Amino acid sequence: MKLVAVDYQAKNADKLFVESLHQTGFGVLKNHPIQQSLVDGIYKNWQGFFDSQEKQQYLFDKDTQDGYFPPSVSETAKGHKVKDIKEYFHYYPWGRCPDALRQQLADYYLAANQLAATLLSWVEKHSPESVSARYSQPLSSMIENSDKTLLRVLHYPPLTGGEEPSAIRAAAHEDINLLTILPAANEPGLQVKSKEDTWLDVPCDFGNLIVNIGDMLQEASGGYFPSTTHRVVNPQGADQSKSRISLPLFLHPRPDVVLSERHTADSYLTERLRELGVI
Ligand SMILES: O=C(O)CCC(=O)C(=O)O
Ligand SMILES: [Fe+2]
Repeated sequence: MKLVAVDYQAKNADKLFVESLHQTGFGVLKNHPIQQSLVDGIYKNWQGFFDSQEKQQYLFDKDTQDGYFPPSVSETAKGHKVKDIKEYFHYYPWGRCPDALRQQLADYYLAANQLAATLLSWVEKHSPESVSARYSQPLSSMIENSDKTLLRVLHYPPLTGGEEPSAIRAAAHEDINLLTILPAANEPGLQVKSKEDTWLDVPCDFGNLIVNIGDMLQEASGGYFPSTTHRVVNPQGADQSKSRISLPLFLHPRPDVVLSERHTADSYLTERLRELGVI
């Protein structure tokens, strides 16, 4: 499996991109509309947030899931025993956020959400009829007025050598949501599992924006769009002393949306968060 970038501006971008999502659960977009200066600014300002003790004032709320998740509660990926080496902040427009950082995140949230909505409309347009027939409503209406779409500012601290021997920055997992939009992080480390069961390094330059299918779209499409397994590996050598920051946007439907005979978005999310140990 090769990761081929699709040109967002190309005439047939929608078709090529959805083909990639179907084949691999994964898509790479070049010439995408996300602004590098905005993302770089967020990385810089949030490094400051994670380096300060101010973060302790924003400890996450178990019921609403907004705020700061310290390394001590950070997720244990499904099927794993050891916690990931990471801390993160969950931003929702209705949620808590330091005043000085809010506008920038709000701007990015809006831009990434618009892109996600466009990409979801591409998925809808190019879903075969037998797959569309499974959708309880058009994909685009599943996200209408959703307040569950989540922007995660994710910080992987420098390694100290005191980590649990088998712990990695993010153990192999699949995302829970419909689609994930992931601009390049400030350091490499992201890998995606290929169909052949090997790990591929994901390009880490701003020109390539990563999109992957989450379990909710896999569930709603009866597996036509597979959610991809991915992970973040630990840096080696001198890079161990570097932090890594990334900024996934997880596109979520409204909680009432029926995904399949088994699940609404709400029942599915609750089951998954319990497995992750964060509720
Ligand atoms: O940090 C990354 O590059 C990926 C993060 C991720 O996969 C996640 O938070 O679900
Ligand atoms: Fe992920």
